[in-house]
Amino acid sequence: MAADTGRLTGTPPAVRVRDLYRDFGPGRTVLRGLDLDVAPGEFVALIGRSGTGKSTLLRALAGLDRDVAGHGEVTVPDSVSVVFQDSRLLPWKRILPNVVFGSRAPDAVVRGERALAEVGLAGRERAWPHELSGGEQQRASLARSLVRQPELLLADEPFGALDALTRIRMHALLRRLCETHRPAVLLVTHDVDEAIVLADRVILLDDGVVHTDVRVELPHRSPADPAFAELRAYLLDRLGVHDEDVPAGRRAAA
Ligand SMILES: Nc1ncnc2c1ncn2[C@@H]1O[C@H](COP(=O)(O)OP(=O)(O)OP(=O)(O)O)[C@@H](O)[C@H]1O
Repeated sequence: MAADTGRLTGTPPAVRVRDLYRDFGPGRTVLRGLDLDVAPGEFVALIGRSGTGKSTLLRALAGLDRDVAGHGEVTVPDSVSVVFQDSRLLPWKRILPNVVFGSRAPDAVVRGERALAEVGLAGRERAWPHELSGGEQQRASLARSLVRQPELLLADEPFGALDALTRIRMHALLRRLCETHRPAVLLVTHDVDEAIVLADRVILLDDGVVHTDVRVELPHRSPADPAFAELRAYLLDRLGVHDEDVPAGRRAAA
């Protein structure tokens, strides 16, 4: 089922973070000497209470935070893609140009078309972003990340704005894409079920460090599986959420 993990052994990690600090002024230290390894091809979900620094960590790994403190160590692969909650498609560009935007590969267009087909958007290459649904826009955003052939995919609540049914479809799509392309993945989510359904490992950030680190080893990734429910209860407990705090019917979300 689930077990506390130790350090990864064998192949060098895709992500290596050591003693990372980030503060936003006196008394506002968010990351406090954080250590983290993510193996190549490993899918890690990052959960934690609001304001614990999940996005801060992701931004540091994405190279989007120039002010991250000078001490500590962050090593990531050369090829990193980031997917956010909003698709961040450029509204003045059609979908295919959006997907290949910034790519200097000579076969970028072919790659873009292939990526769009992989996410189920073949035939929508010439659509404008506003002509796509929210779920389709996130698919296009995933296609854009694939074009870069990332060794590391960073995703900050990419499905947070989608309805429940679309989320389930996106989970299946993301799992399929990850099985095909095998990037290391760090997914920030508030949804404990999403974390368990998708990830090889779930880590919980608290007080600026990795507070809990569990490997997901379930026979079935179904919320109906008792082992799934047990892991969910364990993680919710670690988050300080107790069953009576969660409204009936919403027992999946933290
Ligand atoms: N640019 C900034 N300037 C000042 N404070 C910041 C900045 N960015 C983040 N913070 C603070 O750092 C803390 C962590 O923010 P962060 O967005 O990383 O949390 P989070 O865990 O992703 O939260 P949530 O789950 O609510 O999205 C928060 O208290 C936030 O106010």
